[in-house]
Amino acid sequence: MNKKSVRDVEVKGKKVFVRVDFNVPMENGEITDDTRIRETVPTIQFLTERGAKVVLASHMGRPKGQVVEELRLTPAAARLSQLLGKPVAKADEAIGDAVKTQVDALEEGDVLLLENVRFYPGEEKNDPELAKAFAELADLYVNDAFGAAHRAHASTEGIAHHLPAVSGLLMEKELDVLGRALNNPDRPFTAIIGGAKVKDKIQVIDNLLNIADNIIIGGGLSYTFLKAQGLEIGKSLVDNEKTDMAMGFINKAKEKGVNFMLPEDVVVADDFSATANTRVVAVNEIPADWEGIDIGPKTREKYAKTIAESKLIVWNGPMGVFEIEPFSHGTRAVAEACASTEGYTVIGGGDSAAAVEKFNLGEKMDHISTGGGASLEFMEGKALPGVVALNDK
Ligand SMILES: Nc1ncnc2c1ncn2[C@@H]1O[C@H](COP(=O)(O)OP(=O)(O)O)[C@@H](O)[C@H]1O
Ligand SMILES: O=C(OP(=O)(O)O)[C@H](O)COP(=O)(O)O
Repeated sequence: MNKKSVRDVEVKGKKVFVRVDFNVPMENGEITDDTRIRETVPTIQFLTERGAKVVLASHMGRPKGQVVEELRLTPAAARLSQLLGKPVAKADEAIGDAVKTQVDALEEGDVLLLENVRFYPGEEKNDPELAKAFAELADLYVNDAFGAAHRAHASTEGIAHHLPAVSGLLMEKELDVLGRALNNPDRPFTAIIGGAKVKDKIQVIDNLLNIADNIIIGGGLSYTFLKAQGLEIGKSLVDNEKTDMAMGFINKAKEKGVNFMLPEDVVVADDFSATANTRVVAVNEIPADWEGIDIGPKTREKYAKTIAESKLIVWNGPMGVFEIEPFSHGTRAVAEACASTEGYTVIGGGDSAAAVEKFNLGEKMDHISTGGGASLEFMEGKALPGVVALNDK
């Protein structure tokens, strides 16, 4: 990476503003997956062990510039304290005199977590005044929030213009792994794209067509491609505005010699529920009043074989509605193939990461990204504003 990291700067005795992504899933006030917090521990320990005074900042949810009690970061501070095995102080605000007093009282090695930065309207607007107020709290800025690196906000981008700005160890690792995959991939390189957000995923396929050997399509995304080829898709998810683009990709793959794999059979259901009637049908036999909800057994086998033969696999988006057990077999088959392949496996955050964890296969993957949207934008070839703003080496 051509950006400076915490390894390249002196931190002893300095007040260090560290932007993390503690936007973790919560249910009834409890954190249900602490991966994003756990993954920042190496950076925080790196800094505290070297005598820095660590001031952490994060967003949580989308409170739209207002205080939302359920979106306070108090549970994150408690979990981080357990993970670090030492106290983590928690501020009730993210800027202002009270916060300044708390920061000034920090000793070397202490950790303070500020309140949700999105409680301030200036955060998402990248307001220079808010960025300056954050910067006034510290001597150095560290961005370790890969999951929010595609956002140009006051605490991810604006602040970097007021302080020496470097990446944290998690940010460095994410950019390194994803960057290696895209710039110099081991081959065969297989990209697996699934999920439901057709609009978000279409762009990434365009860029992947320039670099991948195999592109595997699954999930709700598949049906826009099947419809583009004139097939009946019943009540399946579709983006009618994107069928031309989908057909364009099928043609571009042919021109470039990319093996573009679409489902050959699918599981269809007469209802979106665990008790629905289901059938396995070939893709040219989808009944008009049924809905495709998973890839079928033949497709699972073909996809698994390609994954087994690949040296590098990047996966973003489930193959079916994996949250409902009868429709989870396609996603499970791909997850198991990724777990057992000798190739290097990168899971691109979001629901694919959740699926892999659900099947207890997380340990078997080489890298699970902490960023869904961020890893997608990175794979699209877009520059991430939170990274661009950091100091060059
Ligand atoms: N065939 C399908 N029809 C409708 N929804 C689907 C289908 N396949 C997968 N999904 C849904 O897609 C969602 C994930 O999509 P998306 O958000 O695009 O993925 P990710 O979070 O990994 O980027 C899951 O909730 C899953 O249930
Ligand atoms: O959870 C996040 O995004 P992701 O689900 O795409 O990984 C990040 O914390 C960014 O949050 P945002 O999409 O509200 O800016």
